[in-house]
Amino acid sequence: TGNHWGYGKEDGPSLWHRNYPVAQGSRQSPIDIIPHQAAHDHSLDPIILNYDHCTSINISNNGHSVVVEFDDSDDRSVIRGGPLDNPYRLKQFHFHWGGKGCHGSEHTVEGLSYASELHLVHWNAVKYKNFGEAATAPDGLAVLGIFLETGDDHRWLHVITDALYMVKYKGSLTPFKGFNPKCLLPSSLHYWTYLGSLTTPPLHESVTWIILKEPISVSEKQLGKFRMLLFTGEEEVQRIHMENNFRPPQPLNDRKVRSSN
Ligand SMILES: NS(=O)(=O)c1ccc(C(=O)N2CCN(Cc3ccccc3)C2)cc1
Ligand SMILES: [Zn+2]
Repeated sequence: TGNHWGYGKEDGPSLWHRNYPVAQGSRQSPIDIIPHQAAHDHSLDPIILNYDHCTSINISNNGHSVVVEFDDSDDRSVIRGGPLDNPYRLKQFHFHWGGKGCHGSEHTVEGLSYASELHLVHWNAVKYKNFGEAATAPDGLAVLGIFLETGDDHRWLHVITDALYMVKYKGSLTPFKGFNPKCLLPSSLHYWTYLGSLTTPPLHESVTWIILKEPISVSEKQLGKFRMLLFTGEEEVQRIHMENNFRPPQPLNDRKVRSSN
């Protein structure tokens, strides 16, 4: 009904263009990143993450992913530098992942996908008055993408996975305070960057993507806990486990991917 969309056969990424024609636009995301075709741009500054006074508020299941939201009423937690002309305020982070054993990142690197991908979503509060307005502007959003590969247990991810049972059903939300996503960063902040879009409807072409080259390691067990989340609500008869909530790579068209040093 209406603008309902999902990741299944009947409502998945190949059908989103019906309600969201921009799905076939010129700067869609994700993309396949080909490292040796990325231009090394020496004018690209390092990215700077000021998350020290960030304020997480809640964790929720929106029927598409699990989302941790932040208080974005001031510039307490921002990303700046890199390709960005302004500081962008942290609004939320969420994940995309696959099914058991198979991969679930959105961006791929030379055709290879990772087990999962973390998106830290920021908006340009210098130029726009709220997230909604920024989400429709070509320089409105900056999303930091971090690849997750399976390996050792991640020492801090359990803080998130331990809360997932509270948001099993679509539409559930629970307080989630004092979480600083700085603990989810890899050691290197080297990145690729390009101009793209939201990877879910409404697919607005408003995102400056900054994808970190170094993945973080999480265990198969930790990743498995994400799969106990449901796409469906508590009141629904059908229980569909949340997995494979990723959009496949889209045409690069005449875009350039730049690489930091
Ligand atoms: N996967 S991704 O990183 O590209 C990404 C996906 C979704 C979002 C997100 O917060 N929303 C998408 C639209 N949604 C509804 C909305 C709200 C206000 C204005 C317009 C629309 C919110 C942000 C980043
Ligand atoms: Zn995302």
